[in-house]
Amino acid sequence: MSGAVLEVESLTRKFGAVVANDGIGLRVHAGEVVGLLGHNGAGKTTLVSQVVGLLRPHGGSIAVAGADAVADPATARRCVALQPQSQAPLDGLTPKTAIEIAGRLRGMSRADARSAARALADELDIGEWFNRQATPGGGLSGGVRRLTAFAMAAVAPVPLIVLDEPTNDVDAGRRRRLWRTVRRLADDGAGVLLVTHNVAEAERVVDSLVVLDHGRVVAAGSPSHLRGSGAEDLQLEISLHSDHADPSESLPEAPIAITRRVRSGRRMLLTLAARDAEAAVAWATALRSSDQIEGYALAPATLEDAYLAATGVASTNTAGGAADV
Ligand SMILES: Nc1ncnc2c1ncn2[C@@H]1O[C@H](COP(=O)(O)OP(=O)(O)OP(=O)(O)O)[C@@H](O)[C@H]1O
Repeated sequence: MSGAVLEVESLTRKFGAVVANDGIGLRVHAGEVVGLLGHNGAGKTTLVSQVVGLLRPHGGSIAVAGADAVADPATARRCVALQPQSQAPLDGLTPKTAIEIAGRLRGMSRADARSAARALADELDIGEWFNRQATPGGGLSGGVRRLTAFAMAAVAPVPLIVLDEPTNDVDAGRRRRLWRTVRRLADDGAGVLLVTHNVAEAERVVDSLVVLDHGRVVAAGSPSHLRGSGAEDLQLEISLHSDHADPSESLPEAPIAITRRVRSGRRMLLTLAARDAEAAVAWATALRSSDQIEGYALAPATLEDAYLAATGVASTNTAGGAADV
């Protein structure tokens, strides 16, 4: 893997008393997809706005393809393509025109922009609407507008592509196509910073993840590193009755070693080793039979419980040691 196309060091940005970014450090290398995860208000958009030169940091540094994005935002901006979280203003344009213009603005010839736009429309399966004009509040659906904005960011080769929630409003089939295209862009040599809430989808496409919470990096690494696994780890998801105010007190002790325990609303996510699968099922079945829980499901451990634990949704995080339940 070649050099870093994004290097962020000790980045700090405040809004009055709110520290939106608090000493953030992260790197994206050419050929790599890095996911930036975090709840609402974690500081993701603030970070992206500084990377693309829309907001000045109060401390720290940002280098995009070697250019100092704070001292020389214009040069840095030429090296980064952004798909913003808000919908692109497309009214009066067709997807074809919008994508071609984006390519031309990045220095592509007319012919190259035209063929790259067509290829992306095929890749994302939006050919049906390629020549349909967007009108104020109509013409194109939210999903097609989102895919068009993605294609505008992806049309020309740039060192760094920043995608802020690119799959909002996009249907399941086209979301899969979009993730394939993201992977292709990285395989073609771009570094991709992918901002998302969708932990499960991010897991399928990213090489590494940075988790933000209250403006700070609270976890970073590859999906398997963050899962803390154990590909053999399992996750027991227990659905609690709505009247169980504090289930950790009312549930009987588990006859299994729980390595991580997260509560999210009425869901308890318990991580355990595969060798305890039989005991876990017997235990959960007994709880359900005696109506102490609503139901349960056992599946391979995912990144989601690790993410919830890192961002403090957990009622308990006992990674590495057994916990009683
Ligand atoms: N222009 C602003 N003025 C005042 N406060 C702001 C401004 N922009 C962001 N903030 C605050 O900074 C913090 C981080 O916001 P930011 O938009 O970066 O979070 P986010 O992770 O992108 O959230 P979301 O997932 O909802 O888009 C929040 O507390 C937010 O209220």
